[in-house]
Amino acid sequence: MKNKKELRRHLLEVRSRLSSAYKKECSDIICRKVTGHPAYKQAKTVMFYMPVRGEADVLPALKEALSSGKRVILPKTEKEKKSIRCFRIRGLKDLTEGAYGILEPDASLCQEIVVQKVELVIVPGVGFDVSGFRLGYGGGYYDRFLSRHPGAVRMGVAYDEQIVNDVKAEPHDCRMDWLVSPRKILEFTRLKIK
Ligand SMILES: Nc1nc2c(c(=O)[nH]1)N(C=O)[C@@H](CNc1ccc(C(=O)N[C@@H](CCC(=O)O)C(=O)O)cc1)CN2
Ligand SMILES: Nc1ncnc2c1ncn2[C@@H]1O[C@H](COP(=O)(O)OP(=O)(O)OP(=O)(O)O)[C@@H](O)[C@H]1O
Repeated sequence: MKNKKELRRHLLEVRSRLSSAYKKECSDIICRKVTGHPAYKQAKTVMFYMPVRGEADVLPALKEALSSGKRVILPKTEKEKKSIRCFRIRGLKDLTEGAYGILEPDASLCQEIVVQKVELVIVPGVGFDVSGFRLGYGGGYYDRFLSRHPGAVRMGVAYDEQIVNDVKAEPHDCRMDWLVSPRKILEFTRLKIK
């Protein structure tokens, strides 16, 4: 039995062994599934992430969202507060390198938006389990963010190799509404607060 830390290390190791060609092929399938999904089609305001370290590359979907006129939101990581702020980007030129080397909205160029406006959040992860729980890098950023915004639809995206039976979720760990991988689209029912 692996604990959370061991599982995180294991899943990062598994991901690091996937070839670039395989990851690209999988990412393209994931993007097509996201942009074809009713939750995406209905949403006018979608929060993406800027992929790092071999995470599923959602840039094709982000670009589709920009060109189809959706409001595209990206997180800005506030390391001191361990929190995420949301900014709208108009194009990839609005980005600058932020905490952990992740590209994020340049606050001097972008408008901060009230998070309640975000209808759909595309959520990255180190791993997900078949019940919709997520394992991240261990900062608790998305858990804190999503727990404050129960109204947004949460769509985890991952390679099939990142999906396991059990990520040892704790009470604070957030659950997805959808999990999209090249082979699967899983839906989870959650008790909607409010
Ligand atoms: N692409 C992407 N953007 C994202 C996240 C993510 O998981 N992926 N986040 C999701 O939360 C937030 C940033 N959170 C992060 C938290 C920790 C680390 C990280 O590299 N942690 C180190 C430990 C370093 C430390 O403890 O200071 C590590 O894993 O080695 C990266 C991002 C917001 N933006
Ligand atoms: N809603 C919350 N409120 C307060 N603290 C939280 C909340 N969610 C998580 N935390 C704290 O954050 C820390 C990291 O949590 P966890 O290991 O679940 O992160 P993670 O989901 O892997 O990381 P990330 O979301 O940054 O990718 C834990 O110590 C936890 O207590």
